[in-house]
Amino acid sequence: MNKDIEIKSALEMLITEVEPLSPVSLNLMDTLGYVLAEDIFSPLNIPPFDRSPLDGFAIRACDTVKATKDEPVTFKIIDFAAAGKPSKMVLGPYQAIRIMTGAKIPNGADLVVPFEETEFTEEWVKVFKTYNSNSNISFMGEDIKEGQKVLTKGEVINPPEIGILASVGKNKVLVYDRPKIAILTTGDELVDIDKPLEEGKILNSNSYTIAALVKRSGGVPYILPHCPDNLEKITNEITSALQWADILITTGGVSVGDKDYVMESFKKVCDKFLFWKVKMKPGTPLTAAKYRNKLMIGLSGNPAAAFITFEIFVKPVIKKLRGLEKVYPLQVESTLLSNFTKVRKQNRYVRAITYYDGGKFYTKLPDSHSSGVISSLAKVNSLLFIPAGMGPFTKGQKITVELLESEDLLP
Ligand SMILES: Nc1nc2c(c(=O)[nH]1)N[C@H]1C(S)=C(S)[C@@H](COP(=O)(O)OP(=O)(O)OC[C@H]3O[C@@H](n4cnc5c(N)ncnc54)[C@H](O)[C@@H]3O)O[C@H]1N2
Ligand code: MOO
Ligand SMILES: [Mg+2]
Repeated sequence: MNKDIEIKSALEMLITEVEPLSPVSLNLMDTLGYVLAEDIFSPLNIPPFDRSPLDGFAIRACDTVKATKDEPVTFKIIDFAAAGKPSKMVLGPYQAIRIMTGAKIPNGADLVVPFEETEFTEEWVKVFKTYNSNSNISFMGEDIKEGQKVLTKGEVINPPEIGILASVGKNKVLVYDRPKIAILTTGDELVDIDKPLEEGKILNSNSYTIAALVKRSGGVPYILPHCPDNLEKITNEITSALQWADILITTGGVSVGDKDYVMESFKKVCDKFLFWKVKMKPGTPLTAAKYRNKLMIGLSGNPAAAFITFEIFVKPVIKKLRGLEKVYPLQVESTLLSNFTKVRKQNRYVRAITYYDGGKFYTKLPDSHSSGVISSLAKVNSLLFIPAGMGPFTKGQKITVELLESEDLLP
């Protein structure tokens, strides 16, 4: 059995076991946050015709050659062109068409003079200087050319991409499906948050933390009914969840306790057992196995260990399933604002609060890093990796932190 493995090996093992999910075709407005499974080419020019970027008068540049401040040239207004209502007239010498922003440039015109640079009545308009041909015209295809690639497979669809897709007339978009993540908490001591507590029991927080982490990672969380520490029940729940879920995540029951049944259950259900125990704190007893093309990942029951190991090991897997190519967090250099004196024999991931001020990142560490302590997870938005034996760290020191919510900033 793969036991006590390096962090990197565990991560590589998990990542190589999954592939992006099958593409699905969705209505444009349902695609927010999904990843494109197709390159998008524009079937049209944008703008589709030469148009005016201003409100003013369409004229011919050659007629303005003699115009000066003192001796303006006068044009006869022959028609009106508005956005969506093009003029059918062909512009002749010293004629003008009153034109609005977004309107098609009339035939014969090669210039738009904005209202502010003219004097006009309903019948005529005066122009006071010479203009170059093609001034103030947005040309057909100058934004997007017909056949041009506007978006690339693997890109996340955010509001700007929704707008681009709409501009090129994509009302159905091929995207990678979002992974369905089944979340199974285990433990006789756990009570759901709307039930009264009895002696020796605690409230189940992991279901909620993990579901929120899944959502933030772009997966769809399904919280399964909580399971007591019972091998058969856990095995049955896992077996049925793997019929429909893309990944199964458990918390608790993965260490060496008399009632820690999760690894045994994974072994019963899986086609391939991947590993148990990773060389890091917190979350050492992390375990993983595979059934068909689905991963089962068993996280420690300790709330902070479950949180941190989710971020390190599960989030990249979800991102790969979603079709993203960049699956690892953004790392930034930061200045430490706290002292961290403990030097440990194990690799550690330490919860951290990082902020950006005046062009630099700063990182504070909470007081407790115990894997059973949840209160010090408040405001945590980053992790500091401390390799085995490294430290102590002192205030003012430069460190590298992994940001947990920075997907859009990845280079
Ligand atoms: N003799 C040893 N004991 C332990 C070892 C070891 O190496 N030798 N490892 C310790 C480490 S490290 C960890 S991490 C924990 C892992 O424990 P499990 O994953 O088996 O989790 P449980 O025993 O079920 O629970 C641990 C802790 O977390 C609380 N918990 C569990 N589920 C939830 C939940 N859904 N919401 C909130 N809190 C939860 C649970 O009550 C326990 O207090 O094992 C050490 N032991
Ligand atoms: O590996 Mo455990 O999370 O320290 O308590
Ligand atoms: Mg245990």
